[in-house]
Amino acid sequence: MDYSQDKIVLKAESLKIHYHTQKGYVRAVDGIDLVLKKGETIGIVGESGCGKSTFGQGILKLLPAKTKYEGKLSVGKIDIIPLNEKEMKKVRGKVVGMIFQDPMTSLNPIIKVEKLFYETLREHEPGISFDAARERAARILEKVGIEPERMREYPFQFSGGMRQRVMIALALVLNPDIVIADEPTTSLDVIVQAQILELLDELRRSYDTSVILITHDLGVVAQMADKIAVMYAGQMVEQNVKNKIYYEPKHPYTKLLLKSIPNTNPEDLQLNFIPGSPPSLLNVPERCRFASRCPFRMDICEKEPPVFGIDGGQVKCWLYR
Ligand SMILES: Nc1ncnc2c1ncn2[C@@H]1O[C@H](COP(=O)(O)OP(=O)(O)OP(=O)(O)O)[C@@H](O)[C@H]1O
Repeated sequence: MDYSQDKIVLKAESLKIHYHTQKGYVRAVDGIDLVLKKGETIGIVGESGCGKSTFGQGILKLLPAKTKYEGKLSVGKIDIIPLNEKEMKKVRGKVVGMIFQDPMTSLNPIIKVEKLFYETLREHEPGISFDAARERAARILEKVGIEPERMREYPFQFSGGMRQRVMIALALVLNPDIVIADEPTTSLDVIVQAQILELLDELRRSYDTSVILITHDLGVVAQMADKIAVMYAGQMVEQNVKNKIYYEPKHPYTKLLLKSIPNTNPEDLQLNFIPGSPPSLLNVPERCRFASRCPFRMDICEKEPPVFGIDGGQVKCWLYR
């Protein structure tokens, strides 16, 4: 694909993704702007239910049929929103790969690993032979640290960390431009988690792939992301390079989110949490969505803040008008 235009691989402009329900539309993604460049990793963070997974799965249109998309979403030069299911199949895997949280449910446990690769490759290269697919699988499995002979086994015969390695290999076998990793290490223990993130980062560098890393765990993004986008109630409230977010957070929500990381210092074993809860996405207020929980709330917060550019990043907060 030609990325001559600033090497931008993904661009979301005023993107909205609303679920259709009997009670009305759930505004899970509600007007987000985001730019991802070639080879870059962006971490999408925020509390449970803020719309992170909807954004990730929405890029591949893996959401229920009646889901409403508005705004613009482009992957390279492909305009995603107007595409139908048949056209999306050409994007999935080949242009954008996906790594899910739990490989046990997303990898069919009763299909041998070699066949999983064959089926994935055949989707985009219909004429490929089983032997050629095995050859390709062997090469990528070696890269993720799995002996190629093991491709004769079934996913249930692998440990959790090994299954996640198989999933990474499957996501990369077609050499996509972007990989979306949605909570890729949540089900793993801390040591295996660190190994998997290191592997993902190494492969990202060698293939020059861009990564969208979705997680509620700020430790995970600290290890791997270049940029961080903080989501709250369906919107991006702050975006910047990693160090700016960690050391000079601007949005009150980002500040509180960083404070809520469990502290391992025995002298300060107090679990911080953010009082209150986000608004229902079925019925969102016109004002700033964080206002009811915000320690810096002002009168003007009754109006929805625009996004302000500051310190190389973007902040959706009236404090920076
Ligand atoms: N199929 C669906 N129909 C209606 N609402 C949905 C559907 N899937 C998710 N939602 C709602 O959309 C909102 C965003 O959910 P989403 O799973 O994207 O958030 P998240 O930040 O990824 O959370 P988590 O970290 O818990 O996975 C939530 O309010 C959720 O209840």
